[in-house]
Amino acid sequence: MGSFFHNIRTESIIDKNRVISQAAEKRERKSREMECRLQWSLFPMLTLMASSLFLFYFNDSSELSLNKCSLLPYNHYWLTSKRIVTPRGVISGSVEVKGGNVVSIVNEGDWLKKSRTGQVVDYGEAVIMPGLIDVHAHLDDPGRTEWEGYPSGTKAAAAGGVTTLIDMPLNSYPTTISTETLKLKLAAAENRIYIDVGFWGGLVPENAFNASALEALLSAGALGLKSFMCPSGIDDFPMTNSSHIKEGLSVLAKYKRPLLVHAEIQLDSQLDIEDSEADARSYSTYLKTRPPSWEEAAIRELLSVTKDTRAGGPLEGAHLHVVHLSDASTSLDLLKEAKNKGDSITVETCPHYLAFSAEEIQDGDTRFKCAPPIRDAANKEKLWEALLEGHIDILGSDHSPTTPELKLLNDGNFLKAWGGVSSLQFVLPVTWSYGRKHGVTWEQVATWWSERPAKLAGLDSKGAIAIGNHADIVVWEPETEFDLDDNYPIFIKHPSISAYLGRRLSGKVVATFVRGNLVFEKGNHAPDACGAPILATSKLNSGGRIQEILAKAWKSGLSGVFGG
Ligand SMILES: NC(=O)NC(NC(N)=O)C(=O)[O-]
Ligand SMILES: [Zn+2]
Ligand SMILES: [Zn+2]
Repeated sequence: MGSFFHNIRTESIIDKNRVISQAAEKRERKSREMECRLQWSLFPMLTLMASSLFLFYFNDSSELSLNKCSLLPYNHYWLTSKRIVTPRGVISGSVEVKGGNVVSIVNEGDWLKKSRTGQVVDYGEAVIMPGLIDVHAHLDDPGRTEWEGYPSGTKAAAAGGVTTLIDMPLNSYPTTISTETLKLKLAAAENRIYIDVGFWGGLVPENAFNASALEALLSAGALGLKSFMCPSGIDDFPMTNSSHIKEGLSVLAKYKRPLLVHAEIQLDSQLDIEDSEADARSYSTYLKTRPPSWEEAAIRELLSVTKDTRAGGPLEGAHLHVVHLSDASTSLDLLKEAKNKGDSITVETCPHYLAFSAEEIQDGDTRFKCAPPIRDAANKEKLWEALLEGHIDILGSDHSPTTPELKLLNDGNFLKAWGGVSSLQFVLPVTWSYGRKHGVTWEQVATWWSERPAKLAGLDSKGAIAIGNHADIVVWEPETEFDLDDNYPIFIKHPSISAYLGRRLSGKVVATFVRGNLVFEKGNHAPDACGAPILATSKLNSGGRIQEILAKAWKSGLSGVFGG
């Protein structure tokens, strides 16, 4: 109030100058208006400049952005934990991730001393391990998406800590046996995969003697080939014999890519059981239809070919991988012997052969039907022994789902039901839950599930938490137990057909990172499917192993920044 009167008084005193000052005021007002107008027109421009600076700064260091590929909106961050599985042992410390790659790994002591930029995500006591690489999964896309499909299959994989899977060439329609059909796989995967996905091509009688067709398939990016030595259950994926396999290997040798083989040969005498009066609901009936001698016969035949893969042999450079070994007796002995002699050969088994035994499979419970079959408890123990001693190299899921109808869950006919176990989301907790009883370590889990699978598939920048590698990481709690019941978030398309349903497991997956993107955390997936297709590229006779390229990132705008 006081100032108001004071102003009036002042104005009256300086009245004589009023005209002059009014003119000056007018000029001043005009210039203020001009200034103001200029400021407002500059405002949007300045805002834009400021936000660009903000984005520039924070992209590099840490900050928020709209990235639908990841639940963690940072390009540069540190994952810390007391238990990080690295090729140099388990450390307490931190993994630095930038642009989708691991850029440094530091021990706790050095980490505390270090001055750093970037966000810190502290996982406390949870285990930080390389993401799992599943070299044996059937996602049935395109063509049989009612069985699984890329979206549900890769969501399940992400929820299980699997960061890369290699899709089998059969059960999808058409089967992946040519460049054209590989293109269909790629098209089906576009914007529909939540983790990285590579593709095995199929070796079938139709292409086995056609070297240029096989070369075209490999040149188009198939990471290797897969064939069956018995009927596959899919009419358009016929079985191969050792002549086909030899031909396939000779082409693969040039590319240094593997041949994966389903090693069972149907022996006539065993088929009689299927025609007899035996109870088809009884698991023991099914077990008799596929005895260990089938695996043994196939492996003997394979080894007559793989002897040529030894150094100096005519097939040097070729490699054979026996998928899903179940027989831990003679078949395994033969494989050990061949390895000792220098055959280029690796062997895989699956969690279901290590978790279950024939004795516990109830009559009619066709969820457990797979080929080769799950054998007795003594066989299971021998498989564990072989795995721990290094005679079995790799674990793979052989996730081979179908619909509940084709699994004949109500009928329970083991002879007619679809053969295949559904497991993709559970392979880590299953390996751990059953493995810990055998003294398995996290490092062994990482060797079987990440390091060696990466080598088999030729994925040079995956398979270990190491500087320069893709930040493909699983964070999990080995001590946490959970029930696989109706309350558990299961992402495979048909949970009811999974043999693991109803089990209590330990080893809960907390978070999964694929090339730096947090694709899964605590039951949720990133909104967009930003996994990349993996295609092999290698020059003929280049001498090195396969190089990996990730096809042009689909989400170029975002994943370009976030490690696409
Ligand atoms: N067609 C299949 O997917 N077969 C699979 N089925 C199993 N293993 O029971 C396989 O890998 O052989
Ligand atoms: Zn198979
Ligand atoms: Zn399979």
